Amino acid sequence: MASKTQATDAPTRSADPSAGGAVTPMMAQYLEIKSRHPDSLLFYRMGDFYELFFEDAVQAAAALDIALTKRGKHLGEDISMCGVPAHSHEGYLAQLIRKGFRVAVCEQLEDPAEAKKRGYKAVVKRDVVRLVTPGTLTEDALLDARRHNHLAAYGEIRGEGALAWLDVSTGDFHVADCPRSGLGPMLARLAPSEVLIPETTDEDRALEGQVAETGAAATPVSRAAWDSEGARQRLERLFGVKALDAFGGFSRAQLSAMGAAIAYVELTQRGQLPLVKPPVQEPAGGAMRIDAATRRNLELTRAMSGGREGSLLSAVDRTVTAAGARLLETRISAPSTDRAEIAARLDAVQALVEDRTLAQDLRDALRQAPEMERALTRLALGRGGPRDLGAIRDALAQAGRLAERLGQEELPERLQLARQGLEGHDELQITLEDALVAEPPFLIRDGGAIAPGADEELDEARELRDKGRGVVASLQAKYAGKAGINALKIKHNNVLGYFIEVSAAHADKLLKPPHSEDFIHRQTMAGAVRFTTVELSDLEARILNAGSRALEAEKRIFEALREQVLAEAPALAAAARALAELDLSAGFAEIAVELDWTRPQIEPGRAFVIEGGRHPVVEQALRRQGESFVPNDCDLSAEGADDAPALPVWLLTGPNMAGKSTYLRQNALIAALAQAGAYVPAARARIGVVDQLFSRVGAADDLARGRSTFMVEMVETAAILNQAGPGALVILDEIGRGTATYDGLSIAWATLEHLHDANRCRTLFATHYHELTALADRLKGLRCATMAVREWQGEVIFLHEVRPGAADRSYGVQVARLAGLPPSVIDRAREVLDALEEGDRQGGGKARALVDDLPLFSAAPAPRKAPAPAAPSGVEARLGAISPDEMTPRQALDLVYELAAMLRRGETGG
Ligand SMILES: Nc1ncnc2c1ncn2[C@@H]1O[C@H](COP(=O)(O)OP(=O)(O)OP(=O)(O)O)[C@@H](O)[C@H]1O
Repeated sequence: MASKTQATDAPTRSADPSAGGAVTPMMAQYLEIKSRHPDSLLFYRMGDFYELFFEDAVQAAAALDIALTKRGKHLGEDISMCGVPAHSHEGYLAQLIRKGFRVAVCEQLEDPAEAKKRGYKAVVKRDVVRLVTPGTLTEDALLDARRHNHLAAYGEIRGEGALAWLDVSTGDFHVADCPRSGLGPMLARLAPSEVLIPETTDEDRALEGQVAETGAAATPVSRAAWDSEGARQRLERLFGVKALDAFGGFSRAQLSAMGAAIAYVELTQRGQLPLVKPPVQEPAGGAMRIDAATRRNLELTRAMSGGREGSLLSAVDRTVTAAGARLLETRISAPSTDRAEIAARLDAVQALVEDRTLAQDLRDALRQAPEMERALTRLALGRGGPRDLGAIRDALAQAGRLAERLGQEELPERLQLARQGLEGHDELQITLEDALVAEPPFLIRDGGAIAPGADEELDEARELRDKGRGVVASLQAKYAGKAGINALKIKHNNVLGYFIEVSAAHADKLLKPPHSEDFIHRQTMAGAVRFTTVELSDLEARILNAGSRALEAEKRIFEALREQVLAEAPALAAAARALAELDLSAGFAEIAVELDWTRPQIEPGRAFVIEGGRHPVVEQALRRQGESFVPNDCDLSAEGADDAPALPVWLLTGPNMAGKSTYLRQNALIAALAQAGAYVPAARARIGVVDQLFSRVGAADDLARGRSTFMVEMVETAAILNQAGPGALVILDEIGRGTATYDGLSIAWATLEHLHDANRCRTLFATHYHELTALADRLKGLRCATMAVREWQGEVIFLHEVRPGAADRSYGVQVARLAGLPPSVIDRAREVLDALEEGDRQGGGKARALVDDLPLFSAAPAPRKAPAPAAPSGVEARLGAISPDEMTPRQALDLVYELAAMLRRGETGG
């Protein structure tokens, strides 16, 4: 473990907050501010540090692995303290937020010199300027550039629920109706980092629990913030409109949720509001419904391991901008159910698949377009710097290029819309181009952001300042000559300003006439003595003045530019959106060409016909290893009379490792990709809009929630059987695996019947229970398919081909051998299997008897060949069929005669 490090890389650190036993004025101020923020760690600004005290310090020191110290006393007790340097506090903030803390940032609101004017004991004015919470971050350092950071708010009015979600860092704002039962899937889709819920009494903890399950921080917000009328007014004020109708008709629950979100942002940003875009209302059923378990199973945006790597999202991501990547995640998380919308997206992709030069030109320009949305937000919040203006300048330059390039083409609607968003920013772009240097600094106070020639006053001040430096140098040369001391230097520090320094050996010369008339002694150090002159002081004043005048001028120009940019915020947001849309379309086109994907046909009705389908993630993984993926078809379309179509349920059997799970998933992923607006890995795809996607593929123990594998499996299966409607696509893999064979088989059996008869939706059902194939005789929609394998010299070879029919055996033992189980175990398993199969053929308790009879140690120590199973003799078969306990003595005697007769007839071998 890393050793404890005190975060002390800043120069000065202020004195003790408290001296002695009495409460000092500073401590009184601290305690007062802290009392208003009991739930947050208080970052209390003292000079170059943010200090934390008492319990805050203990928690932060542990979380950040920095040293915990003690300073002064409060009411007789030591005060615990730790601190982080102000200039590098962002990294520490990020760590604390990631660990679930909230932080109140308390700044000095005046210069300490101002406070001193009020008296020796006066305390510098301080107050909290911002609450940092997971859902309200804006700094690049604290955010993942390629992911949205959602703050969600869940409001309920008279039993109706609504969810609002806002990305404070980009201003994207959405709302949708959402009953409580739909909250889990919605949160799973949005993956918000913080969810606001109404503060409740102790009895109602259900909502908090539901949020916690998704891994987001649940923040209870006082009831007052949820009032729908207050919310309406707040929103009207925010958007500067008399009525919200222009943005849509919102229900009271929707208003409540949106209002609470905005109130919370106002609270945490202390009145500095980010640029919130007008709310977009998501129609009910506008997006494919996908619950949390299905998302996990299909690894839509996160792999099982928790990271992005290995997910569908990362496999299909060819975007080159952060905003494009965020849009991609939004689309993959919520594939559309609106055919016109999907078609419009696909038209844009198709245009770029067909015109590769255009696509490459777009991507080249996009690569040079920096992030604009988050830069805008920081500028709006007063947290932006020259670099943010530079980002907007550069992005607009590319927007201009792109608009021009797109102007030469016949374009589908989406690309035309994008072009319109990109046009008309020339004036602002030129203003920024002229005003800023090529690589502007991060902070305006660092100076050097504004280009020479942009402003007369600035140029003048700069000239004097820079000339001043030259004058200092020539003054130094003059003094060195005059005093005859070559080593004489003019230096600068924050305490003395400019001063003349000579070594102690030379000092005497200057302390005596005639030099002592010009050189005024200021300070004697070990080994050096410092002087000044009237001339130097004058020069210093002039230089200093020029420097600060230049900086003031830069600030003034920066402010003016900032205002100009913010005045055009809506148009800039549209341009940012257009860039993201182009990036996404070009990215989808790129992967379609690269991997030979095809445009899916999205139809009315419930077709699901995939020809030559592949798994988008597995295919790429195999490719990297130089192997190829075997494409497979799938047809789940309805058949039969129009009024009572039989929806086929595919029952897929096949050995382990044959590719069942891969096949199941690939069909679900193709549906999700198609409706997200992408091309799909198939030769042809016809899909009737899927409005719900369910997948239950292999269960993992959920010990944290106290549920066993089997329980998780059953809960998820129940959700599917209860919810899947006619437009659903259901993928079930090995239902019932987690329990005893017969229980599992019965549950799988009944589940299959329910899906076929009641849910009547497109279903793919993979199972190990070959017995289920018998249902094909009775369920008219059931079609059996199997993964083809070939046996060769006792080895099993997987062909990865889906074919009609049922698997004859499992090949589990062969697969176990491939996995490297010791040969002795494999041989023994084969014996047991043979015996069990034998017993099965003979029925009843025979199997058990046979297993018990197997010589236990025959397999060890040396591996041996399994004996060929002998067919049962007639006598043995007869014996296997009896149960002695149920026989009368008379029947037993009859049996003995019967067996003896059989032996005489020679029925001893098979
Ligand atoms: N169509 C295919 N073409 C090529 N390789 C494939 C194909 N499908 C699957 N595979 C390979 O086979 C491996 C096993 O596939 P999968 O996990 O889908 O098998 P399974 O039948 O579900 O096995 P189990 O029953 O043990 O879960 C995969 O990791 C993949 O590398």
